[in-house]
Amino acid sequence: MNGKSLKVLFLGPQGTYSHQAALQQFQSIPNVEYLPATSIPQCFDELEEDVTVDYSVVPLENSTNGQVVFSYDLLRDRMIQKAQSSTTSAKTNMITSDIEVIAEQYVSITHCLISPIELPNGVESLERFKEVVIHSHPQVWGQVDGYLKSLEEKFPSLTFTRSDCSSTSESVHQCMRSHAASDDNILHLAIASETAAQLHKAHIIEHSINDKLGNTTRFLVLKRRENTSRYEFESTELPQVNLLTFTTRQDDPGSLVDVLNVLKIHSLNMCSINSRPFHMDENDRNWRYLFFIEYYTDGNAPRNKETFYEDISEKSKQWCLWGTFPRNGKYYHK
Ligand SMILES: O=C(O)C(=O)C[C@]1(C(=O)O)C=C[C@@H](O)C=C1
Repeated sequence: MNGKSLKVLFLGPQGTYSHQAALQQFQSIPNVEYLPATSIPQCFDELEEDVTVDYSVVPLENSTNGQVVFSYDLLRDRMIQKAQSSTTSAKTNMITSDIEVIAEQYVSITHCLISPIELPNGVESLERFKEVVIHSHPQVWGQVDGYLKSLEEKFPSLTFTRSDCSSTSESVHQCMRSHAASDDNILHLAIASETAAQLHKAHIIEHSINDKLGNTTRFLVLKRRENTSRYEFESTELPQVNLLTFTTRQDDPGSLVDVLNVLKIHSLNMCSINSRPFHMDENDRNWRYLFFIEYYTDGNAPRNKETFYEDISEKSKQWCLWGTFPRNGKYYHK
């Protein structure tokens, strides 16, 4: 990389799970500058707008509560914007996005209940308070729902409220600030990682509070398509993953099946399918969906790439290939 440092955006501040994903991705590379963004949209916008930024790391899905809808919708919006500005190639209905996916990362998520003050009896100390405000990133609630319900049942006279923050690490910061400004009857807590608690010098009152063991979040590593200085991956026996989004010719019966059948005809194994609602413009009708599929390719498949893309063009309304990247070995771990 010519001694120049790489600039990598992540959802900050330090100590978020996104930070962890970025460190995992670039740990073997010297001179990496990690730049904290204040929101997931900023992770996309800054990568597109600031040519000095090389990569951005964004959460995509969680093994307990599924899609990180913020990221799905940011990908969707970019495809719809391109479709509206009709930069579609004349011959095909393929859309070329400005950003590209080059890798994936998996981070094991172990949430902790974190307090700005020491609580000598741990969770039992909650009964001293009238109200407990719990701060965290909205994606977290669905991963600790059972735990929070059991807390509410244990302390029926306490009022519990949830407060959304831009990230888990930010939620620890927020709970420290709120604690300093509030009265003694209210306890502010956060849900975040052990690292976030340590960074903010806060106290862990309960460790591993996620409902499911093996809770994991999958992240995508993005770059601008025009930035060709892609660093070399170690070679792997694992398959290549392709992320493709498409819209269907909606009123044709079987239009979704027709697109999926193209994969079957070309012997391509699909490994995920998701959808998000979309509107082409504000007058567009409701209940239209943009599909996200991922499928594997390796040295042998598809045998004829050009025909595969022509078939996708024929069967879908519009489509976009976001990238082809190596499957991360952590995908197979629980
Ligand atoms: O808040 C963080 O720490 C993040 O990196 C974001 C995020 C997410 O959006 O999914 C990452 C992992 C966890 O699932 C919770 C939050």
